[in-house]
Amino acid sequence: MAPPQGPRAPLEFGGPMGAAALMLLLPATVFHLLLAARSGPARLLGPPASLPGLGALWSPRALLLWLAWLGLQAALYLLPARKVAKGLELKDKSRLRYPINGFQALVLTALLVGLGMSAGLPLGALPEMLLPLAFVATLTAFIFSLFLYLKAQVAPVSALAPGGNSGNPIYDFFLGRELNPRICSFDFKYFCELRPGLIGWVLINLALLVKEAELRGSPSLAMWLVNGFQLLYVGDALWHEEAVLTTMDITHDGFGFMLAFGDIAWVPFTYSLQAQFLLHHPQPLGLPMAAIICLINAIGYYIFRGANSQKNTFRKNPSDPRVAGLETISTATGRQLLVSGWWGMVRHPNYLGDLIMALAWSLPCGVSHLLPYFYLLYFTALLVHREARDERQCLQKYGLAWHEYCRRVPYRIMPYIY
Ligand SMILES: NC(=O)C1=CN([C@@H]2O[C@H](COP(=O)(O)OP(=O)(O)OC[C@H]3O[C@@H](n4cnc5c(N)ncnc54)[C@H](OP(=O)(O)O)[C@@H]3O)[C@@H](O)[C@H]2O)C=CC1
Ligand SMILES: CC(C)=CCC[C@@H](C)[C@H]1CC=C2C3=C(CC[C@@]21C)[C@@]1(C)CC[C@H](O)C(C)(C)[C@@H]1CC3
Repeated sequence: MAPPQGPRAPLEFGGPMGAAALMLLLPATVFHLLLAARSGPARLLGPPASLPGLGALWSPRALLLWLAWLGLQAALYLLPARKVAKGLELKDKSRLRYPINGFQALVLTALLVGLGMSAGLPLGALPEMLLPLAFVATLTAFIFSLFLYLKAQVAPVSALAPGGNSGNPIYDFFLGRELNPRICSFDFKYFCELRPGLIGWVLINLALLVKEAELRGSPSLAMWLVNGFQLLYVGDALWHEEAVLTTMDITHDGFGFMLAFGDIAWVPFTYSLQAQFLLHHPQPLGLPMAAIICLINAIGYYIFRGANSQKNTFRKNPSDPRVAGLETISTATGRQLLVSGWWGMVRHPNYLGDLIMALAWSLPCGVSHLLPYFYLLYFTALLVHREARDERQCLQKYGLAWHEYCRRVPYRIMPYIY
């Protein structure tokens, strides 16, 4: 039976009240974290040591820089791609086309930044601008979401997302009404999910590393590790860009404030928190501990990549020799579910790998402060919630077969624990 959609779809995130609260709470959290990371006590909980005036938030230079960044990433998105991939089939039976040139955008951005730095671009000045940059990014997210909400008013019903069309403007603005808003072939959600925020995150990390070298003569080992691990994560996401086309963000969720803000403001300014913390609170890190942390990151990455690639290979071609020997369950939809390999260990092995990596990103910051562990805490909550949403959708899709899968693979994310 098809799940209820439009006004009859069950409300998520606590309905309109929850959506309104999140729209205040999420930007407030970004500013709190930015201020806490640079303050002496670096407290995750409690008020920051000092509150900046409004003047510290608004800077025309930050606005120009931000618009130039969005413009550069949009231009790189429009460059010829090595491949054009097709998304999943939509309600009207069509399949959208997406350029696969994210990794190329990362490399070209790195080249441009490298050229700029050799010509005297003061990248080390960026950390001082994080607050006004986060402010314009947040403002952009609100204005852009309003544009998306209005654009959806004239979109055909078949282009609307299953949720996000409750009729309540606050809820729909937050969740997003249209599934794949586009102007000509420019896909806003796909662009935002992987480009300005993710590449911006590694650029902010690099700027913090440069600033640390300016302040202390050379970057610390902890800063190198955080930069290296997170660059690997972003590089991996862009290298496997096509895989994002099957995530629930692209196939299920509308494009509204939640994803727009998450992609362009939340990701670059909160995911770079460990490097921000390290700039203001240098941490000693010996080689043996660094080696252990590298091993933890490598284990997390191995599970994350192994699980994601196994599922993607299987979904593309179940007879591929790399997955053909795995045990499966048949479902009424004609699709199969893996019950051995990574997907026979827990029902979301990719989340487990991602969480292990999140731990490795925080450990270089030592254990004296809770603040650098924010990502791990937030990410655990996000993935537990996401897992529950995915389970609901899979139960609707696969019915009894999903029950059978849950019986055969009883743990969700962490074997014997959850
Ligand atoms: N860093 C960050 O902030 C975030 C990172 N992520 C990461 O993004 C990645 C993608 O996550 P996400 O989009 O949530 O979902 P998943 O990649 O886990 O995909 C879930 C889907 O996989 C399919 N599936 C589930 N079980 C099986 C099985 N046993 N055999 C075959 N197919 C199965 C189902 O879809 P179907 O059957 O229709 O194919 C299900 O809906 C993860 O690695 C996650 O950690 C996610 C959110 C935030
Ligand atoms: C709190 C808040 C604002 C929530 C919005 C959630 C978003 C920040 C995340 C939802 C799913 C995401 C994914 C990635 C980044 C974070 C968001 C946008 C992702 C691009 C990170 C890199 C991974 O390899 C990925 C491509 C699998 C992943 C896709 C989901």
